Amino acid sequence: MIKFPKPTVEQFFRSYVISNFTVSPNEDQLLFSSNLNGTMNVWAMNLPDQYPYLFAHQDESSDFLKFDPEGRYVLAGFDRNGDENYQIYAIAPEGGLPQPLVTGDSEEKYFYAHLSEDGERLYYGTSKGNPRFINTHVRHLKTGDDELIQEGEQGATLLTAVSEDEKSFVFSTILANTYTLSFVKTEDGVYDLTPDREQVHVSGGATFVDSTIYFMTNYDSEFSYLAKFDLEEKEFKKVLDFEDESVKTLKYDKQREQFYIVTEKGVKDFFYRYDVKNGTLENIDAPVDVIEKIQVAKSGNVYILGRSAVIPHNIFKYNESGWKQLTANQVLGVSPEDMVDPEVVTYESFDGMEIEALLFRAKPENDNGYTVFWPHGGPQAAERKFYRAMFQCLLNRGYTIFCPNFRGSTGYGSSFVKMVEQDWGEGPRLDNIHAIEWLFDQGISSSEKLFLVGGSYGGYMALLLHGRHPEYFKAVVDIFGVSNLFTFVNSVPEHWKPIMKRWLGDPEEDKERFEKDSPVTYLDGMKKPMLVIQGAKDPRVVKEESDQIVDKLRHAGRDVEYLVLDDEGHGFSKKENEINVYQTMLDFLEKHQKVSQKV
Ligand SMILES: CC(=O)N[C@@H](C)C(=O)N[C@@H](C)C(=O)N[C@@H](C)C(=O)O
Repeated sequence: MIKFPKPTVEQFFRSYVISNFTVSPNEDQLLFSSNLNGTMNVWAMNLPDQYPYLFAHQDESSDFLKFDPEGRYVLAGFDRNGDENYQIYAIAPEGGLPQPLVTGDSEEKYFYAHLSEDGERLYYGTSKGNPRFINTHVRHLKTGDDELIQEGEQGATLLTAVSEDEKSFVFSTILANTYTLSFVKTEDGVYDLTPDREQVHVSGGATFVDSTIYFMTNYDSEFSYLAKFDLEEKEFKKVLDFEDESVKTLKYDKQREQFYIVTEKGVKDFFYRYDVKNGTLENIDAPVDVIEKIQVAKSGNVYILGRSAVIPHNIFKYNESGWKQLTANQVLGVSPEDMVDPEVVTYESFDGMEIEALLFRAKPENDNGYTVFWPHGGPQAAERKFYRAMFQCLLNRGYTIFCPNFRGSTGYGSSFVKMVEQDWGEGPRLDNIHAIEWLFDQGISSSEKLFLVGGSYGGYMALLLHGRHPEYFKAVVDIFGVSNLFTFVNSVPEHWKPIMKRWLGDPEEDKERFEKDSPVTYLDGMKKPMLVIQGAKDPRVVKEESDQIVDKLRHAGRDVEYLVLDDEGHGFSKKENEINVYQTMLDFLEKHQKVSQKV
């Protein structure tokens, strides 16, 4: 019979993302944002048929999609070339070219918050007039009138829920990733949803259920749970906790008085249904390990967007008959069995703390003997069981990959997340060093066989490890990594500035630590070959972070390749750019496999 070759890396280049979705009120149309035609656009499927067609053409990433409940328009947010200055557009119900609706100067941001039940009032947040703390407005879509309803203060303040009569509003003020206060503004006053605003905790995801606000918080707890605030009694109560799982998403089914709840624990999510009336909780087996978005339709059907390590983004529908996969997003000619599902391992760090990690072992028939060490970005995020085309490309070429969830990672409790705050370069770095030594002890890798690759905070960690511990690595790839804490702290988006002190520190008060933890301090150590990759429009880690390290290293005569993508931000959304990045990285690693260098 005809024999087909085993999958090649080029097949993984042709996998696509779905970044968000919305389902029409009568569930006859599914819209989703995807780079199916090479750039991010809005695609549609007329349900229950399965054929996707281009719905709206903008060639830009979208941060939200929302159907008008009356079917007269669709709302979408688009930025420009990854600058994350999202602005709000309207799209005709039959699709077409998005029309600017709530937009302004290219530097301004407009965040969708809420659409009234009759589709006539659009609530949104904007950097206009208050770039640091964000103002909230309501736009009357019939008349075009626009009202300011809340001026943010202390931290970026975002509208998170609106009561049905549109007289009460819940806002969340972000003081840090680990410190977010939610309050409700009613006709008779303003009330915090949690009892003590001085206690550092997070709260969010509010939903009005008559005169009760349900929300998630980790107030007085390591893990986020379901809580409620009674608007009449002005009383806070814990409703339901999930032990060592943290609630990350809440969606209410008003007709059946049930909550759909996603929790996270380490590298995986869990899915539940909670019946408010009788207090019963049911675990629902999900078809993916990580759930990124949920929508509950009036019919009770639940739609989720998610992915697993060997399943790219897909949208699924759930009801009493079980799960149905709606999208058929797959890797070109590659089944999940042909990919590598990671093992979850633990190792002990310098202070005895147990650290969880993902180990993707290259299949024996592909194994090239080399390992890629991957510190994740964030840093208050985690490497989880989600599909990454880059990982499966590396695995296909024979690299094993190791991803530690060092201190500061999410999914392991609030004390663990806080451990990276004002300590970007010591504890987490030592966790990474202990991970590497564990890899060597286990015989999985050695300093002759180890590459270091990281993006964003992971790029920062790659630079820092390179500068301070070059003896462990053959070569290093830094993808939009922070190179200098003094310049980074002042170059972040304006609405992050209130977070910076707790997150990273103060450049004057913490001058010594900033110096000690800035990769640029360790240029002398950075002697291994390096590839630096950067999006020119990156608003989070700006190009100057990569420019300065590249310039300094080149000046010192080091071997540094530099790839700049002019039309990308903090990530690579355009297929041709993504392929360029993966190919450059694979070529770089291959080139440096055989070469031996001395430190
Ligand atoms: C609430 C908020 O926006 N927090 C930011 C300070 C934040 O934590 N951002 C990270 C997700 C982020 O983008 N970090 C960069 C440095 C990275 O990707 O590592």
